[in-house]
Amino acid sequence: ISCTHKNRYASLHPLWQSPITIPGGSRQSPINIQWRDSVYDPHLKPLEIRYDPDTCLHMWNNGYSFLVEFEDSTDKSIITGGPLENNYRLKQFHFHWGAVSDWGSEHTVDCKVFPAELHLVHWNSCKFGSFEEALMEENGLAVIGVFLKLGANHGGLQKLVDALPSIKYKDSLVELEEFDASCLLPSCPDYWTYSGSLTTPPLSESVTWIIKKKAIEVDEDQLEVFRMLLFTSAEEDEKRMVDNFRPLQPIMDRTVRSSFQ
Ligand SMILES: COc1ccc(C[C@@]2(O)NC(=S)NC2=O)c(OC)c1
Ligand SMILES: [Zn+2]
Repeated sequence: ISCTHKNRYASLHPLWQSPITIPGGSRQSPINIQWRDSVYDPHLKPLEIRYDPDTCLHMWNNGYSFLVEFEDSTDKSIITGGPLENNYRLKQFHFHWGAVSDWGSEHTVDCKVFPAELHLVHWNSCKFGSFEEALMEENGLAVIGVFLKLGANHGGLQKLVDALPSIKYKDSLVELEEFDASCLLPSCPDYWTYSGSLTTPPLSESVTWIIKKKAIEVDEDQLEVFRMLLFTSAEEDEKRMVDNFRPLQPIMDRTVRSSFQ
């Protein structure tokens, strides 16, 4: 099964134009999750999310997405359980989205593409001393992927959307007072999990992916504000920040496990 949607790759950002393969890459992300090929694993524990809103620092435009970063010098905001052997500390979250709502997500489910995808990035604070160290190590990172679908306005996301105009340009930053990232997670505990990678260079194969089965709802106006952001800085010719997703990668010799039957 290969999912093709030529339009969605037509105007990709140079970073993603050619599905960059890394020599010897055997566990690259994103992938299509074929529901019927996923294997229920009864030993998978429920994922535990413990985020402290006070660890929220700021939000900034890094030239390929916008990210909200967290203070990660203690285990104040962590996830544990699920497929994970240790505590993983929340470092940042960011999004991927399309120029239109017909596409935008990185992962797909039975070839279904969503308008956007949220990535909550965590690092293994039991085994490593910092995010930068964990980044290059097997099982160094755990990323929760949440699909965004069109529906009702998302109240928690709106707090971030209201601040996006202030970080329109690359390298602009805005302070955030407390933000509870758990408001961006669906209430359903079900997830898929597989071993993968970062989806932009350095494409490190250090990620335990936890993809939530249920999407969260956002409205078109909120996605339109995402699309007002720029890849470019104030001095450069404006390029709208859209289609910042990597093409699907081959599943190779991997099995996707599900936490549900
Ligand atoms: C040098 O360290 C990096 C570099 C890029 C990203 C971003 C990304 O490639 N990774 C995911 S997940 N989505 C992405 O777009 C990163 O995120 C943890 C860490
Ligand atoms: Zn990402």
